[in-house]
Order: sequence, then C-alpha cells, then structure tokens
Amino acid sequence: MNDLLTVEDLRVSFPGRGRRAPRTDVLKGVSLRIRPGETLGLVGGSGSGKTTIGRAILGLVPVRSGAITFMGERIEGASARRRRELSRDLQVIFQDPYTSLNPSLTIGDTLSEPLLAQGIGRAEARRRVGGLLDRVRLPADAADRLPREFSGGQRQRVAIARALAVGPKLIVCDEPVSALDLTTRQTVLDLLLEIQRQTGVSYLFVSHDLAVVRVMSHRVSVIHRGEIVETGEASTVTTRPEHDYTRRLVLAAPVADVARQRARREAFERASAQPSGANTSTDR
Ligand SMILES: Nc1ncnc2c1ncn2[C@@H]1O[C@H](COP(=O)(O)OP(=O)(O)OP(=O)(O)O)[C@@H](O)[C@H]1O
Repeated sequence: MNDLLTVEDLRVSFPGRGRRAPRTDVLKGVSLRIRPGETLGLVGGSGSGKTTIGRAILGLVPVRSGAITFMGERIEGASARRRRELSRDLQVIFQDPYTSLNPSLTIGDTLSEPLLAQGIGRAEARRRVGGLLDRVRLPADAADRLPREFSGGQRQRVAIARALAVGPKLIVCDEPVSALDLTTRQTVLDLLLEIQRQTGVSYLFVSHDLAVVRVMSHRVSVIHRGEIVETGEASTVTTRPEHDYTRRLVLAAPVADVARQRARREAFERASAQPSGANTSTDR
C-alpha cells in the first residue's frame, strides 16, 4: 500500500537565544511514514522534538532540509495558499482545548468556518454541523453555545469535530488528551478510535505517555533528542523494546497503565470485529 505521508531526513533548527548563540538542532534527520488508515504513535520525553515534527508537517516551522511528501506531493516548501488548500486533507488537534477554540465564536460558527472556507454554502454547512456534533456525541443545541459553557473533554470533542469537518486524510494529534482528567481521557481516545474505524483517517499521534500511545497506535516511533531511535509494531516496541532509551521509557511507564491500555485495545478490537461494534461512551 502506498504511504500517505513520508518524512525523510528532516532537519529543523531554531536560532539560539543571544545574537551570537549557535542555532539549536531540534530535529536531526528524522524519517517516518504513515499509511492510509494507520496511526503512527510518536513517543519521547519532554523536549525531544515530537511537537516540532507535527508542526513541520503542518508547515508551522521552517524546515532546514529533508523531504515531507503528503499524498504524493512534496509539501515542505508549500506556499501559504497551497497550505490552505492542503488543510482539507491535513488537520490538527492540539493539546489544550481551552486555548485552541476561539472563545468568542459559537460552536456552530467554529465548525462552519472550515466548511465555508472550502466554498460550502451556509445552509449546507449548518446541516453538516449537526452531523459533526452527532458524530462526536454532543447535543445539537451545542451549536448555539460558546466554548466556555463546555468542559475540557467536551471542548476537545469540538476540536475533533472541527478537524473532521472537511474530511481529512491525516490528523496530527498533538498530545490530545494530556490536558484532560483520566476518565475524560478514555472517552476521547475511544472516540478517536471509533472515528478512525468509520472514516479510515490516519493519525500521527504525539504523546509522552507510552500507555496511551500503545492503545492508539498500529506502529510506534520513539524519538530521543531529535532522532528516531526505534520504530516498530506498537505491541513489539512497548513490550520488547530494542533501543536502550525505549527500554527506559517502558520501565518508567506505570505497569498498571500499560496493562490496562493493552486490555482496552484488545477489547476495542474484539468489539470492532463484531457488526454492531460501535461502543463509545459519552463524557461530562
Ligand atoms: N519556536 C521555537 N524556537 C526555539 N526553540 C524551540 C521552538 N520550538 C521548540 N523549540 C525547542 O525545541 C525542542 C523540542 O521542542 P518540542 O516542543 O518539539 O519538544 P516535545 O518533544 O514536543 O516536548 P514536550 O513533550 O515537552 O512538549 C525544545 O528544546 C524546545 O525548547
């Protein structure tokens, strides 16, 4: 199967603090690939460069060298105009649902915005907003309300709906549940899994949490100090790691969390195999 996204030998560096300070190499030749319908988990410690990879794919940081190919097209140097067109297929969910939504726009307007930008008429956009709210298990009257009326988990559902609005092929999920409490986390993760099963969307799932990455991902890449040190099947990397750094990550992850997430993934796969498999609970 052709890759949806490939990143080859990607290098990103940022200017140093002072005028004479040397540039900091944040990504030192990163390569990865994502197939259609697949989730690639990207796990690593704080400051390892996870977010920078996502931002480089989205065109939010300048790329020093390397290639990013999305749906057969080189995009690392895409113009702002081309980026806007690409946003139909390439979307993002950020970590913090409290800052990622415009506080003065109703949820309906937030979800209509990307649709109108793609040239869809107002009446059709309104109809689609209803479908999106339903898909992320929010009530239809949410459309008329402001973000402040919703909990963190509900806001993250709005952010997911906004990302889904234009039917993307790939969503960069940058720590999408880190800002949520434990119970809410599970329902948002379940929702992302269910959406993938229904739509075939691919995810680049960025997280520092190995247990969460394990349950969400088909394959996992481990990043350490700007370099990918290991890539493999999620179950293999998280149980039989090869690289020393991955071993340390596995040892540092609470055993109970990893075991619980593994059990959840297996339960989800069993439920998905049945025709009436949809089984996503709602949160507060
Ligand atoms: N715009 C920027 N200018 C300067 N340095 C930056 C910039 N963005 C990121 N960095 C630096 O690059 C390094 C990697 O940052 P990045 O946010 O990608 O790490 P991360 O793995 O996502 O970490 P965390 O899990 O803590 O968010 C850090 O040292 C960070 O300070």
